[in-house]
Amino acid sequence: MNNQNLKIAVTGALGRMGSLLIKEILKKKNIILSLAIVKNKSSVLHFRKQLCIKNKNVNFIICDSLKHQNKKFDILIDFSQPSASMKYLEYCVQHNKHLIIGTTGFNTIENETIKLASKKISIIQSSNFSIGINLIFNLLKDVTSIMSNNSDIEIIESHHRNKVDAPSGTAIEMGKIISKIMKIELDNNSIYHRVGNVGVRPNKKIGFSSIRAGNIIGEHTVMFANNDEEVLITHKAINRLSFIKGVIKAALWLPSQKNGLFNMKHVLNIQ
Ligand SMILES: NC(=O)c1ccc[n+]([C@@H]2O[C@H](COP(=O)([O-])OP(=O)(O)OC[C@H]3O[C@@H](n4cnc5c(N)ncnc54)[C@H](O)[C@@H]3O)[C@@H](O)[C@H]2O)c1
Ligand SMILES: O=C(O)C1=N[C@H](C(=O)O)CCC1
Repeated sequence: MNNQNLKIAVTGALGRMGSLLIKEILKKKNIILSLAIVKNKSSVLHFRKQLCIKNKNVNFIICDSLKHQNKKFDILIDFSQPSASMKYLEYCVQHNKHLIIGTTGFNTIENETIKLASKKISIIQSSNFSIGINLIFNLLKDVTSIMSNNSDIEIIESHHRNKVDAPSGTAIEMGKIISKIMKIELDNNSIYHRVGNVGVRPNKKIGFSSIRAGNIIGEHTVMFANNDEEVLITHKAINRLSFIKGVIKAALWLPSQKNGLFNMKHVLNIQ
């Protein structure tokens, strides 16, 4: 497919990510916004007021259902919520559309369903589209392979008060990367809660802490602490454009791929 005039559908169009993504797509010459998908019809009017009045030249459809919209887009970009994402995944499989999933908070079955769907269509799923976090994902492999032997590992994430899933998708992905290098099962070796007399910290467990406060865009720290030293690896998203730039890169990359499940490591060509 020629990705010069990519036609995009965006779900969660009124959300923090969806609305910013739409604004950025509208500035691009080689990407066309075809559909803005909102949760229900009642918000369509609100959407028109919010976006179209300021931007009179826009020429896209605002809808709350993909019925009859099949021909109008090449890639669906999803920043909504897991149950909605599963519905859009099914649509993309049925209509052979590329899919980019930014939504987080999927359970094991939903993640398996996404994996299965990627046998039929090409999907990019990423818990965090920022370039910096994806570099850190790689760095974590090296640090873990050297330090996990004698260090306690803690993952600390902070986000805005409206974020509904915890730990963040990024924190979970960091845990998966670390546990894979440590050759341990993440599910049986993570600590999510500490309250009361919890006893001495066990070895070889990965701790998670989630802070929800104010308007924090997204901060992640991985701490490796032993008796002699502490290594802290931190990423702070200063604004949501850090994610959106990665999403747009991913959208331009995806159409040339065959079916499969990809992430930002593939898009950025980092091993
Ligand atoms: N991967 C990343 O880089 C990244 C970055 C930021 C946020 N996120 C994730 O993206 C998701 C959305 O984040 P947000 O901050 O934009 O949330 P938000 O609550 O501001 O936006 C979500 C929007 O989805 C809409 N929605 C719900 N069901 C829908 C449906 N069936 N059809 C269409 N729209 C529907 C909601 O009405 C809402 O407007 C979250 O899961 C978040 O964790 C991922
Ligand atoms: O704002 C959010 O919600 C974010 N969610 C992602 C996650 O769960 O890791 C990435 C950062 C922003």
